[in-house]
Amino acid sequence: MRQSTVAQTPVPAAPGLVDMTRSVLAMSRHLRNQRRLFAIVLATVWLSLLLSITTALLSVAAASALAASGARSAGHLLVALLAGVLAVGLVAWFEQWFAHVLAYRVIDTIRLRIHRAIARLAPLGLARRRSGETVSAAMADAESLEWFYAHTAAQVLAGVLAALTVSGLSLAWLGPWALVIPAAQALVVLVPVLLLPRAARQGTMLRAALAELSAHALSARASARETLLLGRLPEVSRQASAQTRRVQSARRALALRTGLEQALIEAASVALVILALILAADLSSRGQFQPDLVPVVVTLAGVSLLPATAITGAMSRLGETAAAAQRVDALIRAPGIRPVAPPASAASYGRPGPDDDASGPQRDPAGAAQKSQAPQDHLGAHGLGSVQVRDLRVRYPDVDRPVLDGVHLDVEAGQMVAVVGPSGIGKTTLALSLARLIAQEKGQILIDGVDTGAEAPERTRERLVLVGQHPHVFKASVRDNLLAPDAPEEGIWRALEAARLADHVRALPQGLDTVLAERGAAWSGGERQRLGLARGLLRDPSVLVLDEPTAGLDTRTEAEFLEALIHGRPSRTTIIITHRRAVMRACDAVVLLHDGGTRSVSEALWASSCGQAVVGAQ
Ligand SMILES: Nc1ncnc2c1ncn2[C@@H]1O[C@H](COP(=O)(O)OP(=O)(O)OP(=O)(O)O)[C@@H](O)[C@H]1O
Repeated sequence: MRQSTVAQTPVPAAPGLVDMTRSVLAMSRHLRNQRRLFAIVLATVWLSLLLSITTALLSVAAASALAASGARSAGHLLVALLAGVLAVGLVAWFEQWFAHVLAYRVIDTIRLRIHRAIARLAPLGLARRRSGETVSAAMADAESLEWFYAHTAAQVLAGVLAALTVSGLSLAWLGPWALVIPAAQALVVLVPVLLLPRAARQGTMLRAALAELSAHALSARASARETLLLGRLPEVSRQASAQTRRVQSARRALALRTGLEQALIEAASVALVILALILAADLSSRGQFQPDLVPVVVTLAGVSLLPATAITGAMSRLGETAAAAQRVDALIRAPGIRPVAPPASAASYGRPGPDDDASGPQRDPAGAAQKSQAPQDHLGAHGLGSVQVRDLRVRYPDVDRPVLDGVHLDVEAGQMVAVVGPSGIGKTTLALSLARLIAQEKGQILIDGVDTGAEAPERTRERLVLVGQHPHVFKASVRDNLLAPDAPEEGIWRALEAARLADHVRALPQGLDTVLAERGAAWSGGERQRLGLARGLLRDPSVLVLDEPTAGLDTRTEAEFLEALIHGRPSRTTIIITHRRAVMRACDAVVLLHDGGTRSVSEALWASSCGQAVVGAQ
């Protein structure tokens, strides 16, 4: 049989009762700020259960009184019954109101944390998770948790409290005979407890199947072109139906179990009512019980199971909730890269040490010296822009060997430096570290002498902007796609000119207000790349890091772009990751990132391009 090309995520082992409780409690830690609202929901649910039971009993008592002695003597009971009905309605309304407020807050908190986790994991490629799984966690799992914490957990606790209250009051009123009530309640709750391992298995299967379905849908959308080109459409459709069948079969198993639970609970309820009727009738025939109380006792037997039914309803979803809680908690707590310990004094890193020059540029090109002495009004909005990297080590999680180790780099303010090196050596990783998208395990990165590790990443990103290899295009206007809502019109056009995109935008039907297709489907790779460049230029940072910015440009456009980059703002520091000779030639220095210690670049291929030798290596 042929193997599928799409890897299936293995279904995790179903959690036991202890694991389930641990997952649910772990998740509730993220929701601590909602404790007060949870207490209000708990109180309203408890009150609602007790009021329902009391009203049911009142209605039986009122009916008995009406039958026995007419409306006059039953008047006060009828008034109490009316008040009870109104109170039940009012409390139910409050309960729904507060539960929904809690639900919105719970889902908000969980989604916010998931989005933060995704943002943290994005530079690690979501730490090997499939995009669809994270989408599923953010949507389906978050909703399952919202349902549990806002509409179920309070019901369980209130059910337990109400069951204890009813049992206590019945014991006080009816004596030891009333022990049958807690016994029946325990029996009803026992059904889902016994079926809990099965519920856990089914919940885990269903959550995994739903995540797989969502991952498959996203992956099919992303690979649609390759699928068509390589004739894989039937295979992808087969996979989609297999995933759908898996979800349906998980749902069917779950529905069968909950159906069984319901049937057993119904049977237990009917059995309790019959038992109460037989007992009460027997006792009253022997003169040990008032005959007119028989209907009240029978009704009490029936309604006393209301709290237990609320508990079982929640427990039957515990397996699914625990599975969702486990997945979301694992995502929220997924490890990023271990950050370096904050320095004792950030300023002390600002002074270059005696050896600093050894790893820095071998010569200071005249152009660069000129640029670094540019007048103040040419400086970036956030400073001069010198960059120093000291003994940098970066390691991806679950990878033994660091990608970068012992990397040194000195870029003077206003320099334009090319970073070159073999594919996979860590150039993009270096760029991600500079932009604080991943934290280093060791070493420092200084901008204008300030250790970036000692400041908020947002502060670093005000001074240093990274333009990645594949800029994302939103389904929004060109203007909105520049992601700078406050930028003035002339600034936007300047950035578009510099990125060599202005003519293309002018030719669009609505110019800047033309709405682009999702992911820039109607734009070429080079146009999308230039849009990314325009975004970076528009921010006017003192340091601009470009990851292969000209990879999608033709030779002429590349030359124009480099010209604009050099003369557009001469004081800006620019670090360009590149494999292109034309870019290297335009730079003041070339830094070779390689794996074998220091080696003069002048001996390597790049020497012929620009005759400069700067080495930053492991
Ligand atoms: N999230 C990640 N988890 C584990 N390893 C990763 C991750 N991202 C990148 N790597 C590995 O780190 C190494 C450096 O990757 P990087 O993208 O920095 O290389 P590069 O020099 O920019 O390559 P290229 O020139 O091909 O773009 C590669 O071996 C890559 O497989």
